[in-house]
Amino acid sequence: MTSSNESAVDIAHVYRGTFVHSTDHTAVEILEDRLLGVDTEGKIAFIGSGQEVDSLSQKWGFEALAVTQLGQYEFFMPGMVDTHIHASQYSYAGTALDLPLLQWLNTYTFPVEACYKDLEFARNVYTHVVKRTLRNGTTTACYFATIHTDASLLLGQIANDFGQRALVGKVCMDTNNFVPHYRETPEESHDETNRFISEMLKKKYPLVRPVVTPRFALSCSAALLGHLGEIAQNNHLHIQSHISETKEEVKLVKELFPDYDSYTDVYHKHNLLTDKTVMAHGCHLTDEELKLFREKGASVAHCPNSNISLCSGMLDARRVLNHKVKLGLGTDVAGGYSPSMLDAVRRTLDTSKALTIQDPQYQTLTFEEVFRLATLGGSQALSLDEHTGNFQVGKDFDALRVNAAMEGGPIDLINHGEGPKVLLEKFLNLGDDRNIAEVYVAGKRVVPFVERP
Ligand SMILES: Nc1nc2[nH]cnc2c(=O)[nH]1
Ligand SMILES: [Zn+2]
Repeated sequence: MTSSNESAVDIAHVYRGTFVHSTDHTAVEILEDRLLGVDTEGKIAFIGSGQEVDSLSQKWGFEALAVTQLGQYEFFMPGMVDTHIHASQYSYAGTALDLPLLQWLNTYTFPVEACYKDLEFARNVYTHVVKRTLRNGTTTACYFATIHTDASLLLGQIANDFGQRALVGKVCMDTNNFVPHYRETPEESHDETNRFISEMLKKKYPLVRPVVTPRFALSCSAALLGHLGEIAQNNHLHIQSHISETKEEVKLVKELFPDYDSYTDVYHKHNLLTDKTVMAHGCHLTDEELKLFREKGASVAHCPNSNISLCSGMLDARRVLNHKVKLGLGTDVAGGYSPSMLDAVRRTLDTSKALTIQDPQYQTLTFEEVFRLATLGGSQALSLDEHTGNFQVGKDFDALRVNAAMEGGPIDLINHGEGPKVLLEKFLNLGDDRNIAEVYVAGKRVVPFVERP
């Protein structure tokens, strides 16, 4: 759809209808009857009024007749950002939620993760998790893989092939007394991390990047943490790990690292707390630790399904926001049983309401705030908000085409005259993948899947 136009860019697609997104100032901004143009690079080129279709088509050089018009109960929202998900644990999602974290890791997680030596096993699970999350509206995922470099590279390739934006981490762990066949030597962990990063960067995937991934302080020697901090610093890379998920874990970290001020300080002193760091859980962080997060620009991935399923704790998300610490949502499959970010939205609201039940003065999160956490907040938590998170001109078009009234879908009734805000609320609380008609990442339609030979 290109022709001579005044602007330097060529427009590939134009959509007309309702757009719902978040900004720094407004948790839910509703843009009705807008025209949004996407250029051939997949970036949002313009957003204008639907009434101005003729002048905009002249200015940008597109055919007014080629505009895609959304239906009455449809809207576009930004793609959701899963800031913490273990792709490798998807094989047992929905089971094994009867033990507390550290026993759960030893009994279920480590034995399963050890299987990713087998690349065909890895290919099968990783293909399913990428497809399932995309279909459920996760346009950006921050993945943990396993300690296996080749299988982790395969996850990157699969995310790229299906067009998902992703950070992919080869897990690093040189301490594992309970399942000793699932650990690396410090040298292996260091060398394989370097190999993983260099091979991943060599691929030049447009949307998939490596992330330095110490599993958590209990799985890593101080020497390994130091090496990983150095690798991240030298290559300006993202970092992900877990922190203060359970009280037992916090206590053990204190015993294992007695010379540090706090759990956060352990990561900080090893150069692992940066503005490209995302730490999962953080249920039991102190105010001092949150201050350090804020100072360093590090973020928290709130994983409420997992926190409840493993009885780890309840993150006080309001306190994190009050500390102005960047906050996103994570499914934390398979500690969290659902791979859907819609579930993460609902469990975030449930947790906030449970805190209100305990203390009626507690300021419950609104669904609008949680919508922001699932989209713009997540992009900020991953320091990817220059590229994604909302509908701002210049950002990539990462979007879900939602049809709240999809035939055969889970939403039966929409009352006459209810506006887009109600459609959004119904979708967040009642909707599922049947309501997500299309998914776009960087302007490319990635759902429905195109059958490949
Ligand atoms: N929920 C969760 N917490 C962890 N802490 C260290 N590893 C893990 C993991 O795989 N899942
Ligand atoms: Zn996790």
